[in-house]
Amino acid sequence: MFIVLEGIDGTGKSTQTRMLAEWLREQGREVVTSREPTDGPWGKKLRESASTGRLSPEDELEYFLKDRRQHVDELIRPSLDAGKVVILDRYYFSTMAYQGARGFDPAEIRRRNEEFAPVPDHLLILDLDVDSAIERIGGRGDTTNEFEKRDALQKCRDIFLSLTDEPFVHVIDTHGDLDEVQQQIQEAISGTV
Ligand SMILES: Nc1ncnc2c1ncn2[C@@H]1O[C@H](COP(=O)(O)OP(=O)(O)OP(=O)(O)O)[C@@H](O)[C@H]1O
Ligand SMILES: Cc1cn([C@H]2C[C@H](O)[C@@H](COP(=O)(O)O)O2)c(=O)[nH]c1=O
Repeated sequence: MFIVLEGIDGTGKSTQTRMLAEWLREQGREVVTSREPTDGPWGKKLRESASTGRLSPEDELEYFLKDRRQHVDELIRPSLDAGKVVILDRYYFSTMAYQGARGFDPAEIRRRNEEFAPVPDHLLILDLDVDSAIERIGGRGDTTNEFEKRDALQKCRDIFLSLTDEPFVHVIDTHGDLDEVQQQIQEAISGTV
């Protein structure tokens, strides 16, 4: 069972990943959680670039693909093959959204990823309006101005919401409190895990 949580910054992906893992472990499931960018060499370079200066759009896309290839080979496929539940905080849908917002074609990004990356059983898109998301993440040392940040996040949100007409995709409204959001997530996957 492979579950991915996606959404713009501040929608609660990390918090809900932890809560979902805890719920599944209580039911006796063996659960592996992970995130992208990873803590591997490519992921580290990507995280560093948030403070040292953003990479060119082309390099950034290539680094995300390299990071993901390693993640798939070293953690995702082996864990799924061993029968574990894998829960990811971000995956290639983030590349479609964020690198799509930087000018790449989201459909082409998806095609390149699905050449090597398994499609999840459930894609949970945590949705929140951009103003509330910015309020939740606060300043976070971001150097981009408010307008750029809002504009970029709106483009990302639009791309995430364009993914919704497939049966494995669930949009989760995250305007409610943490427990309400977790309840929606559990209902979305119930009967399949
Ligand atoms: N439903 C919610 N209601 C109120 N606050 C929330 C809710 N979900 C998350 N938060 C708060 O918003 C902040 C961001 O949450 P979290 O780190 O889980 O989001 P995220 O989507 O993983 O963010 P990012 O993508 O930027 O890492 C945290 O302070 C968290 O406590
Ligand atoms: C996987 C992935 C991530 N990103 C961006 C999205 C966020 O701004 C950061 C990760 O930050 P987080 O708060 O730790 O989730 O990376 C991206 O642009 N493209 C991707 O494929």
